[in-house]
Amino acid sequence: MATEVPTVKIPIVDISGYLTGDQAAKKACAAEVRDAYENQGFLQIVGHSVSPDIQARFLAAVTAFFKLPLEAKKRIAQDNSPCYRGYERIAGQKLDELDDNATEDQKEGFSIRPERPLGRFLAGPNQWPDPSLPGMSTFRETYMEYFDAVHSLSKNVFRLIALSLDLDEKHFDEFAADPDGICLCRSHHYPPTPKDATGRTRGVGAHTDFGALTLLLQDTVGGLEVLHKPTGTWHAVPPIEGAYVCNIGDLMQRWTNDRYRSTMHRVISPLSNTDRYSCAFFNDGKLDQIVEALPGCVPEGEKAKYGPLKVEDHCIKRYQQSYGAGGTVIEAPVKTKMESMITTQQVVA
Ligand SMILES: O=C(O)CCC(=O)C(=O)O
Ligand SMILES: [Fe+2]
Repeated sequence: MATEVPTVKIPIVDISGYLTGDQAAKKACAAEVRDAYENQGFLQIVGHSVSPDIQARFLAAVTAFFKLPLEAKKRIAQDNSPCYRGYERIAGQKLDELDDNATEDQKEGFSIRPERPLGRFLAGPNQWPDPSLPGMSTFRETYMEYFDAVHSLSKNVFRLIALSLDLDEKHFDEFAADPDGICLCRSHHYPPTPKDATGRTRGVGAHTDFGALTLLLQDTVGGLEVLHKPTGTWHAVPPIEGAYVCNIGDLMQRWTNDRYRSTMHRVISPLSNTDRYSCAFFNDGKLDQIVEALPGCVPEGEKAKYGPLKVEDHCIKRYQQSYGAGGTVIEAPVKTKMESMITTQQVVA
């Protein structure tokens, strides 16, 4: 029997009222966040604090970077970094939790994190392109300016999440604002593929993000899709200029005792003549944080589904599971039995 394809709309939440401190707006935003994360696990944020100017300069800088000759990009390859920073080549990862025969992801990436002395997990230096290369003279400054702006937004989104769970607004402050916390700003370039190319669906294979919070800026091309788990159908996350697609990862799902959802998503490669650019900012918080069911997330009379877990242990495990032989990040947890059973029916608009 054919599966009926449901309408799945990703909620758009205007957080400008929240940011100005209006009490009624704060409450209303928190309710929308709760609704989104209890259901589809994704929302889009508008009315935020990241200016269109820095977004535009950042996307221009990223575009110029990916246009550099491959040789120049390979000089700062992530494979050479002890702490997962730098350039990831096209097809450097193969990822699809739902398809054992998946082809390699048709995207290239560039990652930076805050710099800390080598030692602790993920600490170390970034790798930057030579500023004398075309369009690269202010790349580093622009990238860091963007990083700081989105990092700041992520701290406010954690406050909103706290309110949405009826916790003190500052509940996650120490976790989300830890100067040594795990944050990653990874930009992506999805090259166009011919209309008849096999494997065109492989911009990024189906996966869940493994950390706490992701804020994704996408250009206007589109291609990001989320899975509606009950029906196994895929649904577009339509690009909204300047908005942040905002989803939680597996760590947050566990922290909320599965009340909030870490949703599977993927990217379909763009068609001929269209390059797609996006940037994911991950705030996975404080390494020493112990994650165990938050107050209000365990129904009365029930036990928490998971025991305590240190963020550092979770991240080390997931990075180890996620790195292929070439040392490229794959944000994929091990496939669960349930997820293996999902039929992936693509919805064609
Ligand atoms: O580029 C996108 O739209 C999504 C990328 C993504 O899912 C990720 O980096 O985890
Ligand atoms: Fe993702």
